[in-house]
Amino acid sequence: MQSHHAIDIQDLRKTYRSGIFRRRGQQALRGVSLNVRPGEVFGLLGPNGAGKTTLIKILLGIVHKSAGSATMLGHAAGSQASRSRVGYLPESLRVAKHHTARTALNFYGRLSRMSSQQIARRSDELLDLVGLRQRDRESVRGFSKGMGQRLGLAQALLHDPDLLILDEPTDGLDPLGRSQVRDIINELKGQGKTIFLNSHILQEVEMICDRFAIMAQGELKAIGSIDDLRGTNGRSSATLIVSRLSSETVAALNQGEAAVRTEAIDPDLQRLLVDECPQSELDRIVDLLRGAGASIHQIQRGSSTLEQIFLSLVQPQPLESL
Ligand SMILES: Nc1ncnc2c1ncn2[C@@H]1O[C@H](COP(=O)(O)OP(=O)(O)OP(=O)(O)O)[C@@H](O)[C@H]1O
Repeated sequence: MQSHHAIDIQDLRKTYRSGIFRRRGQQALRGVSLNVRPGEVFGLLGPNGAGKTTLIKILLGIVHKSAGSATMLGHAAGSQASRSRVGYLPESLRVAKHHTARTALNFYGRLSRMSSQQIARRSDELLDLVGLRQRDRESVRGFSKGMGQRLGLAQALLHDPDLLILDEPTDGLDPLGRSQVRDIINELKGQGKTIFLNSHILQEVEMICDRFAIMAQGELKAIGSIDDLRGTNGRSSATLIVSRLSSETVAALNQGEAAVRTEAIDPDLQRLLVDECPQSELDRIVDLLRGAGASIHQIQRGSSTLEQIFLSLVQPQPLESL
């Protein structure tokens, strides 16, 4: 049966084999299941080594899966049928320096076996979309990183794909460049395209994406919209205004799951900033404060940002394991 999802991944596993007789194995994906709905902007997040690139490479047919299934637009990932309707922006697209934006699109269009007329028509539309029409005959040698990234987006869109896979689309761009790429992504969403992107810039992703998957160590830790993610684990951050605490009480506060920072307000009052944590941890903090005889003047629960949710789900890894 064909999947109605734009991307459908079920129990996907990948072990990279190396060494003599390929005995050594690195498990990059340990049974990941997720789906991307048609027309949504979906963000794949995770720390270094989480398995994001491996997942994208399996979708594009660059790496073979060890087990599980992955389809794009109803076709097996990596098949010719799936790739013909998918556009891909690699992390750093290297356009040969002798090109202009227009000759580069001509080059990529020919690679996709488009006719000269098709290329010319699409190039006009896309150069308009990415704001390079006025500079289409300048050498890419003089392009800023943002212009290069926008040309990369035009390249990925040349054959009018339904699904776009963008690897770190705003990485290395200044705030203006990021906002331009964001506008283009919104415009593409408005055209009904499905966008699957991978990024480390969480504030950026929170602004662009409808839903997110958070991965770590080859596993899916959470999936959903920001509200789903806030609700799933019933977690939130909190700010408390309390009477001045002894150093022993502050040390005891930090014995639990949440990191607690203190800021002096005046000689009698302190602000406690409690990082993203479950309700049970907030209860422990309040009980501990009461037990220590502190007065609690105010408690304010914060809605967690994507970054706070991410940090609460992803445990720090020793550097040598990355
Ligand atoms: N070709 C390979 N051979 C062996 N191990 C690999 C190979 N490619 C990736 N790995 C390992 O697989 C795991 C997942 O790597 P992957 O590149 O997919 O993670 P990532 O989430 O994309 O990380 P980053 O954000 O740093 O790009 C890592 O432990 C990595 O060392």
